[in-house]
Amino acid sequence: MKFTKMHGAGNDYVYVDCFNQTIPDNVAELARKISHRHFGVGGDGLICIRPSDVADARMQMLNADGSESEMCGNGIRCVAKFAYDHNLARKKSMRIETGAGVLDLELSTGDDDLVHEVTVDMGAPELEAAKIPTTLTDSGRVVDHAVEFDGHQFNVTCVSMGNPHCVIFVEKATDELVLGLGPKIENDPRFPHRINVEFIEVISPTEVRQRTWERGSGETWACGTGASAVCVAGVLTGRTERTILNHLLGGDLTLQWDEASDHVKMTGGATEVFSGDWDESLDA
Ligand SMILES: N[C@@H](CCC[C@H](N)C(=O)O)C(=O)O
Repeated sequence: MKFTKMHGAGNDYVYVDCFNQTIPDNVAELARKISHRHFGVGGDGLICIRPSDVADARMQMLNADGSESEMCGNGIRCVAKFAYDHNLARKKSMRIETGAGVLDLELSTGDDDLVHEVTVDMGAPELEAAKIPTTLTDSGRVVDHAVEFDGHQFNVTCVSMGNPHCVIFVEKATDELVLGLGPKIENDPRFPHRINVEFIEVISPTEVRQRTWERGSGETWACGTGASAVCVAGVLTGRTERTILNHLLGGDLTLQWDEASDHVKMTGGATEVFSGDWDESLDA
């Protein structure tokens, strides 16, 4: 099976072209094995680029633990780059089907005619607690909601960008918070589908710094759906403006929550790192 390793802002996945090859049926097991950083290719998960009946391609996204997510913001930019550069869809305006619907993307190419930056229309955020889902409240939104996790008191804002996010604004996004509390919040029963957790330092009304604990993958160097949720949470809590620059561990993303359309737009890089062949029979 041919694969390509790509990253968006350091959020790295193993991508497989399912237009031109068949891959093993058990994609959850494949995701677990291929994502392993010591025994596999290594990555935050596996992304299958599949043909679609309704769009230019379909993204199937699996976390490193084999669980499937509805959406991946950094992944979808890389899928668009792969589709353009590898002639699956040679278009600078592209539509990609995800578990959260069909999204529109705009691709920017360099002098080399390779894609370097992609803007994704991430759609409208879902703020209704039951639809995120979270039981932190019986009805309505969870915005700057006081809650205790493991004996620590926080104010949290929950947003779905197709997948669930819990945004927590903090003075300093320390290892203790991200690595210590991240997994506890991910698996807290008040998030029935588990949750992605974003720890955010506000630098100014237009600039933030993000660290992420991802559902199913642990700490990642970036999370595009998370960055979009942060943009929304910043506006809802009065901390930031509608357009922000978000510094993640592996790079920067620009986010804009448009008032008229209610849609969030995200712009960032997409990078191909290397390609190879994965031979299941070599697996010990
Ligand atoms: N890194 C991604 C999100 C990947 C899925 C997430 N871990 C989940 O389970 O929802 C992004 O860039 O959005």
